[in-house]
Amino acid sequence: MATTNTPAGTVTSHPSVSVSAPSAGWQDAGLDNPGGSTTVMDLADVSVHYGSYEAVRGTSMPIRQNQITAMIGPSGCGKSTILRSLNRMNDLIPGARVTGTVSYHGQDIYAKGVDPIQVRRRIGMVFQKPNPFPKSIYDNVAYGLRINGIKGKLDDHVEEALTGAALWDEVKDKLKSSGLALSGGQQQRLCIARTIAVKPDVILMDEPCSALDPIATSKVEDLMYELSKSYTIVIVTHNMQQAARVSHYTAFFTAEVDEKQVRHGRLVEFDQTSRIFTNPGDKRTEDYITGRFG
Ligand SMILES: Nc1ncnc2c1ncn2[C@@H]1O[C@H](COP(=O)(O)OP(=O)(O)OP(=O)(O)O)[C@@H](O)[C@H]1O
Repeated sequence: MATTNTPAGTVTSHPSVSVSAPSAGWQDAGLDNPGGSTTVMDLADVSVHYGSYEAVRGTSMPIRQNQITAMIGPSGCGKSTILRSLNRMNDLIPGARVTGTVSYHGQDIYAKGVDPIQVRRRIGMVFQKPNPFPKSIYDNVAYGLRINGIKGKLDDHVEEALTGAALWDEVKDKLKSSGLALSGGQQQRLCIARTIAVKPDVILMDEPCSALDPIATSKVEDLMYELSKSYTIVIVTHNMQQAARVSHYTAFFTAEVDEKQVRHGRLVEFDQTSRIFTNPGDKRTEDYITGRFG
């Protein structure tokens, strides 16, 4: 059994998954996060259709407060689809339909009368490709504050968000420069600053590091750990090592083929990450994390 020493202790990893030491030692530290056992969001029997095609069926899992939950699994198993169902981003896709219940602090976010804009303000999203607006660094962060009518000193809010995204020191002298002039990793942290500026509760991240080099990836992973002290994070990642490094809980999805040879995404297993990577309960999870499948 491979082990990795971290500042917080020793992380035991699955023999086939080499887990490099996270700079903050999250596996151990994170599970002690206050509020870790509180459920912020809950999926109950959630299925998502695109037109008549059922892309993911029957997903039930909790999202725990101040924890990082990773969604992993082979391409096309519905990770991004489920992620988007958590803040009604699927509403923006013609033909997409969500059934089952997605609740946030006990309230069904798809219930009649719930405003999807308000849902997305509480449950923010960071995308795969950094997508700053063609505006200044300052205005990228101030944008959400202005449209949400957030009062108070804008300068202070912008500084707070950039500091929270570990970007302030790098940009404080060039706030009027274009956000597009930053490096890819800085742009992604700018997008994270834009997301946290409006003080969401939950942050959804869809492959946030896939367009970044290893150093920028490491900075964003460190940032995720810091952010998890104040926010609840759900991340879709193709990178199992990343899931093992950064997350407290992992959901493993796969694609099942039905009798008509149609593929449907299914949640196979949800558990603490340390368990998924050392002692998974389902053979399909073990096959995937050991590289025998997927
Ligand atoms: N907008 C859409 N319209 C129709 N089908 C879609 C749409 N988005 C996704 N799908 C289908 O739904 C299924 C799940 O896709 P999804 O992108 O959620 O999977 P994923 O696990 O995130 O994949 P990847 O890891 O490759 O990003 C796939 O069969 C995909 O082709």
